[in-house]
Amino acid sequence: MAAAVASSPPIFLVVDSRVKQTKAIVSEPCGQFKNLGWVSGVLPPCGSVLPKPSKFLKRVLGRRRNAPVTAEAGTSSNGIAPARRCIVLDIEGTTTPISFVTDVLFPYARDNVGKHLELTYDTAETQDDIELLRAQVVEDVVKNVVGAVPIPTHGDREEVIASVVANVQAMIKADRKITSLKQLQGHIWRTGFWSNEIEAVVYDDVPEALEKWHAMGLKVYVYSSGSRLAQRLIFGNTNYGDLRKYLCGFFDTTIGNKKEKKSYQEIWESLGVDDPSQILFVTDVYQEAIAAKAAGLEVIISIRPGNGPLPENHGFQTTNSLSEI
Ligand SMILES: CSCCC(=O)C(=O)COP(=O)(O)O
Repeated sequence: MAAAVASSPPIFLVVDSRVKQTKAIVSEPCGQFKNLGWVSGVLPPCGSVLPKPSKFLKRVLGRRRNAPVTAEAGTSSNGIAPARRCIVLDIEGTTTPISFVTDVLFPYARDNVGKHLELTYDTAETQDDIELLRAQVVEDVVKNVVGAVPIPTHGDREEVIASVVANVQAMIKADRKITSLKQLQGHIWRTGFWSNEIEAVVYDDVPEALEKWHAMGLKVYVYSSGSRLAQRLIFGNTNYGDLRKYLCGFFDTTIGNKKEKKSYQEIWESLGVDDPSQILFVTDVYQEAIAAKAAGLEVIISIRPGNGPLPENHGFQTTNSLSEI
């Protein structure tokens, strides 16, 4: 049996049943566990109030006076229950209705891609976008992907623009979550946000939940297939104003595909917590939940009106509102 004292760095109290004594272990930022020694008294079950600390424990905790003292639910196989430190949020279907993405963002990109390319063609940014798309389309043509047409390398400007538009429109139609498309989409949406043609929609419970987690000292991040620019535009321009003050960082497909375990391992490495289970990932997509769980993250599936169906007996905890977390 064990209980955790949520602090920074966290201290874990582990009961050695053979000697009926409790050991204090501090989790160091370097990923090591340091044994602080024996503490008198046996701990109550997880979830109950910790006993009056011994002199030794008071000395240890005294250095972390403002740390909340809680027992954490969810004990891992070695009997240690690390405290949740970070929350990583998906956007579409979690913080934002899918309909906002499919009925506002995607049509805006589809209808404005030609104009955007015409206006910005000679900029380094657009040339880089075209280069990335060209490399993707080379692969797509080989694989006979529907709607893929080669983007000429030395064709004239109008020819290049026409082929990029054709590819991008086919990619949007197929809802492809690829970096080349997402990078260009972010640049097109920027015009829409800056001109106030687009305002992002977040669910009513989102601002309150973000504020609450922020006040609790939890670090909140976003992981979406949309580019980091697009994510900043969305959270900077919502129906509840600019929510970026509650967010610590943004991850996109440049870290990896959201359906791959490796992406979540990378996120864990980036967040600097001792254990992946200290990160909660919230998503509406079952395959993303599976990948994050495989990497050791805690996962909750978001159920919102209009979200896709989940397999029966999927086994994940679910929520209808971020306020429940
Ligand atoms: C910055 S989110 C824009 C929406 C988007 O492009 C998308 O593909 C949504 O992906 P998510 O991973 O948030 O489901």
